[in-house]
Amino acid sequence: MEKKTVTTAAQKRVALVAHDNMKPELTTWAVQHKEKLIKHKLMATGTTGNLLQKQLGVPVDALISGPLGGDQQLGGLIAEGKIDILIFFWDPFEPMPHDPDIKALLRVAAVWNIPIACSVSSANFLISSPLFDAPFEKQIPDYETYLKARL
Ligand SMILES: O=C(CO)COP(=O)(O)O
Repeated sequence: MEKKTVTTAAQKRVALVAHDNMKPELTTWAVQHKEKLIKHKLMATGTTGNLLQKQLGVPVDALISGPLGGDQQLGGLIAEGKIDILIFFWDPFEPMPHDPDIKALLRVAAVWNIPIACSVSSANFLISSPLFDAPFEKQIPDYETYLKARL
């Protein structure tokens, strides 16, 4: 796959998602890092987003709830280049009815080279990186070249 370099802006579009058993961990983490997080654009799957909005007292763009299509919405936004960071505390102990959607979200995030954190410690690494608040360059698939080669 041909790649191209793009610059992610200093202000990030951060997607936050947590499965039900992980919601307390995510909301606690988000409250701890509120000052840093609120400088960025926050979005989330439906229930996570509404909980975070309540806890943080700032607007969080809440999509549809995950099992009803929210993971797929996030995946679509990532493919369109509209999400810069994914914080996704998925539950390693519970099978989910929408497991294919979860896998698809994580896959598409890898395809588009989005920084992903799936636990408190990895989220701490991400948020303490100087790149969290600064522009950074990354390689993504070069879709124009990909398409040209196939036509
Ligand atoms: O199920 C989810 C992610 O897979 C999260 O959805 P909610 O934020 O609506 O609970």
